[in-house]
Amino acid sequence: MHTIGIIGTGVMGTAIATGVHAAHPSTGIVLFDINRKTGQALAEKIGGTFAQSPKDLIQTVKQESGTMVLAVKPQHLEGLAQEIGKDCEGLRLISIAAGRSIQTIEPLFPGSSVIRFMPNIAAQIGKSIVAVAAPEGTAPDFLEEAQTIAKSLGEAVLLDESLIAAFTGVSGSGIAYVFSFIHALALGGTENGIPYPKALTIAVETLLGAGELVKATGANPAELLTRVTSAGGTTIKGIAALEKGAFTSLIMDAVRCATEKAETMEKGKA
Ligand SMILES: NC(=O)C1=CN([C@@H]2O[C@H](COP(=O)(O)OP(=O)(O)OC[C@H]3O[C@@H](n4cnc5c(N)ncnc54)[C@H](OP(=O)(O)O)[C@@H]3O)[C@@H](O)[C@H]2O)C=CC1
Ligand SMILES: O=C(O)[C@@H]1CCC=N1
Repeated sequence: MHTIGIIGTGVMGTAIATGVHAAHPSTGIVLFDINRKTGQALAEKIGGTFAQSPKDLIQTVKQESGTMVLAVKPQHLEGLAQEIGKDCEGLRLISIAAGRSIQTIEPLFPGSSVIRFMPNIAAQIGKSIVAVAAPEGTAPDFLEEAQTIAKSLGEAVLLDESLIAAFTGVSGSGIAYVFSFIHALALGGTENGIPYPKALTIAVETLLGAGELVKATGANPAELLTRVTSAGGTTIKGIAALEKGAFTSLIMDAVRCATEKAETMEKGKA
């Protein structure tokens, strides 16, 4: 794989750098972040290079025919583009910004080719599903390289860009709802006498077991639910309590709200 430059070494930039390094140790990684200390520390940790400036990073990436990942917050993309946009002609860019379409990003970095990723925070341990959206006409070798990068963070799924907002609702943001659920399950255990740390372990293992079972069997989760639920038994009491609180529609609402926010951002209204 060609050299990868990453601008922004916060939560996701760090996850991408460490994921790529773990999967492809010989790939050159060059980093830049306005917080030099943390960026430099990360570069040292993964045996990468910390660039003196974004322009230096671009020069290295161009020399190595590489790809540059934009891993700054969406609201910082315009400022970054003012600084380096004109230097990006011919560059292959991957943007992970929520709520910023390829149509918005490309003119900020004229002459570049842009692919969008939507990962989630499990990229930190190489367990993220990553949506990859590329416009028609993207060079096949760029798309291939982008998918290789995405796979080093977990799994890659090619998606039409129009569905990236929904993917954000289900996965990029959705993983946070799963954290809420794990915490809530553990609190439920604690309320019923299991100390929180032990209840948390139990909740996590239960969740992992559920996910693995769905994945391994390919069974519909609704079918698995009915297999757990004995007539007149314990589970149906819990399910009834969940639905009294409108659990299913609440989760659907959460996905819809995050999706709508991403769409609003894409329209430049947030
Ligand atoms: N966090 C998540 O779970 C996910 C995030 N994303 C997307 O990933 C992107 C990054 O998010 P996240 O990692 O959480 O954000 P972070 O704030 O953790 O990281 C961004 C980093 O970029 C730095 N930065 C800001 N401006 C510049 C600049 N001009 N040049 C270089 N570095 C700069 C920031 O510094 P400072 O902090 O000082 O501003 C910070 O260190 C966002 O676009 C977000 O939408 C996508 C999926 C999941
Ligand atoms: O909350 C956010 O905007 C970012 C994008 C997806 C996850 N975190």
